[in-house]
Amino acid sequence: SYTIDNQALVTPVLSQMQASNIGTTITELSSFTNRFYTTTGGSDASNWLKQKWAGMATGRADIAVTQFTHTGYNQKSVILTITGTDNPSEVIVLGGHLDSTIGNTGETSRAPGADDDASGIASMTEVLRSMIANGYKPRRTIKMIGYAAEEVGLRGSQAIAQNFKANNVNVVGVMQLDMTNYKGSANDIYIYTDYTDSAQNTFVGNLITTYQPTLTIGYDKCGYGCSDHASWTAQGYYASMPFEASFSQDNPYIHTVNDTFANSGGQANHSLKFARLAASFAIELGSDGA
Ligand SMILES: N[C@H](Cc1ccc(I)cc1)C(=O)NO
Ligand SMILES: [Zn+2]
Ligand SMILES: [Zn+2]
Repeated sequence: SYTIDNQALVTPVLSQMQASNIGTTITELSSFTNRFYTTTGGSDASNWLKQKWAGMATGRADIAVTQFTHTGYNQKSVILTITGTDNPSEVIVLGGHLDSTIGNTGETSRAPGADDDASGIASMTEVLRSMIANGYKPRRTIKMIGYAAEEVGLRGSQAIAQNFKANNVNVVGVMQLDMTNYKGSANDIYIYTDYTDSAQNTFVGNLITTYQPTLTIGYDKCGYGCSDHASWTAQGYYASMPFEASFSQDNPYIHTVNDTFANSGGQANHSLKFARLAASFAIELGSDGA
């Protein structure tokens, strides 16, 4: 259920989260020449993330990091799993995509993808760091997924969502973080209402008003399956996508060489809002028993 009753667990995790850490991860990820799904950089970025998350999880026997091998291209998705203590069959998913593009992207093409979507991966990474620092252990299972091949038709998330459905994985909620650091509009967080679940979207809004009451909320639509949340919705799972701006005011630099950390302000204050929202989502849902 969508009751908000875990303040004692959520508040310390949120207060420890810092924009500077998110900025560091954005800088690291956007320093790969590109992260396109078929290039060496795309595979290197996947392996780098796996190693980073695995290193952060050292000493936590309940956390495992794996790569999901896709058919037809080399870039692997990265899946971190925090196995629940007493209700592990129920699963919460936080997602963002690993790949970057400038359209026709070759081995030496420069595609930093700082906002699209290093910002989402970095936001999730800060959630993980603070959860571990606070010794948080969920009752349900929490998965963090860096999807491959989003830019070429949501291919990585489609394969994973289909696999989870085929294996009857009981995913109770999904949040997509794709583009979190470019504040293009008046409001702080825009909840997208198409290709998402309306009841879960209401819960997301309530999480913002409860845990980040100074933030303002907007609503908008993409008009198409604009990111990996659509892959989960297609399989009948409940998905939400909080986004950086209104549809017409999103980051104009994406899919170009100019999608850099500097062109998102050189700081990750906007991303921190989304990281905190993702943490509150994962902990509120993750702390529910069977
Ligand atoms: N199509 C999306 C970018 C995108 C997503 C949402 C909105 I609103 C505007 C633009 C993409 O490139 N994701 O990687
Ligand atoms: Zn994206
Ligand atoms: Zn994109």
